[in-house]
Amino acid sequence: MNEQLQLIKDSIKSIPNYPKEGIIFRDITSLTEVPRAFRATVELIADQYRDKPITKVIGTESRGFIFGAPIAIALGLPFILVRKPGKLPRATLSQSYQLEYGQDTLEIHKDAVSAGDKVLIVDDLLATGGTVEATVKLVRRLGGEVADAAFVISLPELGGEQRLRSLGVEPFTLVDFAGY
Ligand SMILES: O=P(O)(O)OC[C@H]1O[C@H](OP(=O)(O)OP(=O)(O)O)[C@H](O)[C@@H]1O
Ligand SMILES: Nc1ncnc2[nH]cnc12
Repeated sequence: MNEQLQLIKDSIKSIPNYPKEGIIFRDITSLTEVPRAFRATVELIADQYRDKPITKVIGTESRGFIFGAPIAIALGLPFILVRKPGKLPRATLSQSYQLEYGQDTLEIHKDAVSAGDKVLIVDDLLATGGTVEATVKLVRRLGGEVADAAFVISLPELGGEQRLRSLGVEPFTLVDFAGY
């Protein structure tokens, strides 16, 4: 692993049994507190897409905003917010998705994506892939194309990478962590 990726990985604190027993929480707040690591994270992801025909960057609430917004600025592209229900003021499209127990919903402004858009989805972490699947569906329902999906962290044992591939999207991730 190169020096920048090692710095990023070392900056992410692991909190056992949070938010519940058996989960190891991979905490990106300890990464954003290290300016060199935060900058490297944004640059490494942005560099991956500089020469690609992306038209918009989407970030998913809330941790996706922290990385998606500076990546959109670095690429000189519009930044689109996918939010939890009831937070967006204009006409929205909603997509429900399955959590471990129960359901959740994400929303996007109907006029935020349209036919011809090639979208990069950014989030901090890929676990089961439920959040990114709902975001992919929102983009496609508006006629846009999902060009790629980028994550700071992947937890490969939770199946999100496979789930995303089954939707025809290849995940780009910086660091992997074993376990839940
Ligand atoms: O791959 P998945 O199983 O869907 O899990 C990953 C999602 O879970 C976390 O968000 P969370 O819903 O906890 O919201 P937050 O960003 O507001 O903390 C994380 O930021 C990802 O968006
Ligand atoms: N283990 C984990 N750490 C941090 N955020 C998460 N979101 C889903 N699983 C997570």
